[in-house]
Parts: sequence; C-alpha cells; structure tokens
Amino acid sequence: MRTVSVDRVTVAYGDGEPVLRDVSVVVEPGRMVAVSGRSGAGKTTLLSTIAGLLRPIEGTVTIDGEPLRDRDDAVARRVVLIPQDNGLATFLTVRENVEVALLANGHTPSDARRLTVEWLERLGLSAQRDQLVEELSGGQQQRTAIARGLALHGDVLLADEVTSELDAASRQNVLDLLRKEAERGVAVVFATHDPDAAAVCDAELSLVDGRATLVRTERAPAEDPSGTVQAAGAGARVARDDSAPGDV
Ligand SMILES: Nc1ncnc2c1ncn2[C@@H]1O[C@H](COP(=O)(O)OP(=O)(O)OP(=O)(O)O)[C@@H](O)[C@H]1O
Repeated sequence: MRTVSVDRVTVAYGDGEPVLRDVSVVVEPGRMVAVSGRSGAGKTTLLSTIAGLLRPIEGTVTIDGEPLRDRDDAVARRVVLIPQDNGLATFLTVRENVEVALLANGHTPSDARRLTVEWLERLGLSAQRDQLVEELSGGQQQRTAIARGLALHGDVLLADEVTSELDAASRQNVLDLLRKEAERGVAVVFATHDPDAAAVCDAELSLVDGRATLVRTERAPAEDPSGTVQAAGAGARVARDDSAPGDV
C-alpha cells in the first residue's frame, strides 16, 4: 500500500491566480482524510492534482516517495479517482460502466462480471444494473460511480464529494465502504463539504482561499454514535518541518 505526500504544492489553471497555494499533507496507508472547504475552495483541484490530472506549478506530489508524473503514471500506481461529476458513460448501462472499467484495468471478462455483480450489490444497485445510466436518479448515478471506483481496488482512493446526492442510509453505507477501504490499507482522501461526513474521517484538511490547515488530526470514538465506523487514529500529518503544529 502507498503513502501520498503533497509537498508545498501550488496549482493554477492556465495563467490565472493560483487556486491552491503551498499546500502540504501526508496521507498514510490505512487513513481516511477529509478535504473540506466551501464551494470553490479548491477541493476538486487538490484531488485532481493527486490524481495526476493537474501539474503543480510549484511543489510535488509523491506516491511512496516517487514523484507523480501524470495521470497515466497515477493509474499505473493504482491511484483511483471517483470524480465529482461521476464520469460515467450515460449511454451505457450501470453494469457496462463498471465492467468496462474493470476490463480496461486488466481483469478477465469473467472476473469483471463477478466483481461488477458484487459491487453493484454492495451499493444497492442490483435492480438497476441493466438500466442506462441516463435513466438513473442523481443518487443512483453517484452510487454507480462509487461502485466502479471501489471495484478497481486501488491503493489510493480519491473520492470527490461522493455522498452529496445520497440519502442518509446510502450515505452511511458509502462512508462504511470508504472506511473498509482504509482498513484494507488504502490511503483515502475524501473531499466533502458535509461536516458530519468529514467528522468520521481520521483527519480533516480545511481549504480556505487555496490555503490548507489541518484542523483535526484524530477522531475520537465517541464522535461515532452509530458505531459503524471505527476510529483509526491520526490520519494525516503535517509535511513541513518549519510549520506550526497543525499547519500545513
Ligand atoms: N478548469 C478550470 N479552469 C479554470 N478555473 C477553474 C477550473 N476548475 C476550477 N477552477 C477554479 O478553481 C477554484 C477551485 O475550484 P474547485 O472545483 O477545486 O473547488 P471545490 O472546492 O471542489 O468546489 P465545489 O465544492 O463547488 O466542488 C474555483 O475558483 C474554480 O472556479
């Protein structure tokens, strides 16, 4: 399993002002770290940078100490992104969307079929599996994207606002599944503006105007009244030697 290190990263779109400024964070295997912040704060930009989709103008993203080159490199190193806009092919069925991703990832057709059935079941989508994605509700589409991302069984999981369209039961199910990924040793980075969802993560990186602060580094078991998500200690740590405790 792999450690993600974001080291003093500054990111801009084109010639514009930086959207992320001097952001650092380390996410270790087995940890689940929330990235919070208001709309436009830079959450998607940070996840896209860790996914290799955006190249920092300063600083580096490393996976197990090796600088990340681009998206192909990230995929090869098993960095899975569940994008905010779900990224599904709307003209394919639910089942096809998951199966195609698994086939592209090197699974045999029979494995791809089996894993697809399993993950759609876990996301409560068995009844919808032969429906076109364009016929689904927003929440069903979101769950399809989550099933596809989790089925890929990455070493790093970047989940961008994956609970925003879900009802309470589905949301809890997804949070439990993200926690299970962390328990498997995955480094999970979860962008959310839902404080309750952020609260079940091990740590929370808050983005304000492109600057990051580690606002919480450990989740107390008492904060989880449902008991369905286990506390797992500190999930992220500061990455700069010269920063004040809690700053990144
Ligand atoms: N492709 C792009 N080109 C130019 N600017 C962009 C692009 N994508 C995002 N931005 C800008 O970068 C800033 C951060 O956007 P980002 O999508 O990372 O925020 P966010 O925290 O994920 O927001 P939300 O919660 O609404 O998804 C915003 O000001 C946005 O307008």
